[in-house]
Amino acid sequence: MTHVAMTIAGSDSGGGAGIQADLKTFQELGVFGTSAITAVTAQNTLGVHGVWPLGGEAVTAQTDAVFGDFEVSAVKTGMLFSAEIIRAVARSLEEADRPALVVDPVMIAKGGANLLQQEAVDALAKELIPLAAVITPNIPEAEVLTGMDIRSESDMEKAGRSLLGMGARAVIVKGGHRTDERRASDLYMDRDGSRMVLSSERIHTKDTHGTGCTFSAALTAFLAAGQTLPDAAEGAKRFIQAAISDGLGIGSGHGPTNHWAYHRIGGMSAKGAITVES
Ligand SMILES: Nc1ncnc2c1ncn2[C@@H]1O[C@H](COP(=O)(O)OP(=O)(O)OP(=O)(O)O)[C@@H](O)[C@H]1O
Ligand SMILES: Cc1ncc(COP(=O)(O)O)c(N)n1
Repeated sequence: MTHVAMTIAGSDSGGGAGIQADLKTFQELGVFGTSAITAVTAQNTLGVHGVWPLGGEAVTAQTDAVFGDFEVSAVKTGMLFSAEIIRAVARSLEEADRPALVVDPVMIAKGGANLLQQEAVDALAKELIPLAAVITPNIPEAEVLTGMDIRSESDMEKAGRSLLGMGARAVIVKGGHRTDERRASDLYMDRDGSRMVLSSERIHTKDTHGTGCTFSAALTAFLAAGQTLPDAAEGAKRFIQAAISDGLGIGSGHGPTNHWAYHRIGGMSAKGAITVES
């Protein structure tokens, strides 16, 4: 059976993040990838050189075309840029046949470029997050959404609880930005009371462009293929660990991760690098 997944996100001309990272990840994980582009970015490993958002109507036309023809099992959102696009996406998801929704609340690119307008944060919180099966903020995004300072694992847990209160069924607070920690640890929490810490050795590399997109795309692909949320979260952590650990060394800035690595290294050897604690 062919499983169909969809990404609603921005285009990264450099190919390491956004729509391009998502489709590469879907392909590697054996699900058929479809997309709705929200914005075009002129981007490479050195930064974002320009952003051209689409209007809500153009985004709705893409989601209507895909939902009107395919049975989409899981959808992820990435860069949404404006409140107008967020509202268009929320409306089309409400009308669709309830695909599992992964919301990666992308706000700021590594080099500092704004990928979400300040005034759109409220629409993201009120209109999209309540529809999500899982949201995957990094620490700065979780801080913006909750208004909390996050420094420790217990802060991540408090923020996670506050994010669950915003209506998502589960949350993964990603710990990639806690660079003073020896391990890269992400906290998974859901409304049924499950909690786990997905942890891996922290790899010392500058090539981490698109880690967040790739992680959430892998999560979406595993959900599209029918895995449970906790299993999909663990699979996504294995996928990103392999992708970071086997870097490609391309571009002169923050290079992309290696979307081939999970299968090249083999899912099983990536397995040893991950620990899961409840
Ligand atoms: N240096 C690293 N070594 C191992 N895993 C990492 C590293 N950096 C990030 N990760 C993992 O990558 C995934 C994405 O986390 P991160 O917090 O970096 O997301 P993000 O901020 O959305 O991505 P980006 O920094 O690219 O915008 C998480 O599973 C995190 O643990
Ligand atoms: C089009 C686009 N979308 C998202 C990101 C953030 O990337 P990430 O947080 O995965 O590094 C990006 N740089 N460009």
